[in-house]
Amino acid sequence: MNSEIIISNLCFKIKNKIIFHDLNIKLNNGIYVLQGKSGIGKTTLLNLISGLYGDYKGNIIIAGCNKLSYMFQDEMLFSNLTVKENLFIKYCAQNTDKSVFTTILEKLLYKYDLGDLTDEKIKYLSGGERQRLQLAVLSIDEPDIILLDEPFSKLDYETRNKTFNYILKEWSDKMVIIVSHDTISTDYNIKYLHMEEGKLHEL
Ligand SMILES: Nc1ncnc2c1ncn2[C@@H]1O[C@H](COP(=O)(O)OP(=O)(O)OP(=O)(O)O)[C@@H](O)[C@H]1O
Repeated sequence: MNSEIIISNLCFKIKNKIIFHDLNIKLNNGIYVLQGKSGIGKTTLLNLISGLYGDYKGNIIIAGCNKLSYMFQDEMLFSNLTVKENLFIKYCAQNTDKSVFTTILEKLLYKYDLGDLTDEKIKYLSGGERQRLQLAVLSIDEPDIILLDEPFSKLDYETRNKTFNYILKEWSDKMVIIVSHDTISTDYNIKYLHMEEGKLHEL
């Protein structure tokens, strides 16, 4: 499915602070890395796209998308439960047929290199392992649009590139918007979006 996000004449304020003034952009399937200085409005844009804020002016049109998934900067895992249990909870929220969970679980554990940690509680995982698990949790949704806010923040250079490759392997034919300050080394075609002074430019 080809997804599109069309933002036109977007104006948005938080407590009288202008975050966006007449922002216009059209995004299609592909991997976008959204950059810009701290506090400029990157997370706010993801919040607007995902529908968390309704009080904006202008238009945000999302087309060709059945499911949009959003990985927040703050972790959304159950720390006293295991890797398997976290995946199971997410699976049950979407599916009534539990019989295929084991097959899906095995695939996800393999894909995200979490096989040795199946029965480990989240609180004992490293930052990078938790970020990989969050990506695995998101992929249960089979989303068409994926918003990732700083998914590499706890990772060293090598693990960051490895994690980025998980994202590409899983979602290269979808629309992925990644907020990241990092330079990402890859042979894949990624598009950079730069945010400044309430506007967004594709580089
Ligand atoms: N609920 C809120 N109340 C008051 N100010 C807010 C609120 N949410 C965001 N802001 C402000 O809006 C601006 C944009 O915040 P946002 O989190 O979108 O920036 P960002 O570009 O993602 O920053 P960073 O790279 O540091 O995560 C900031 O100045 C922030 O302080």
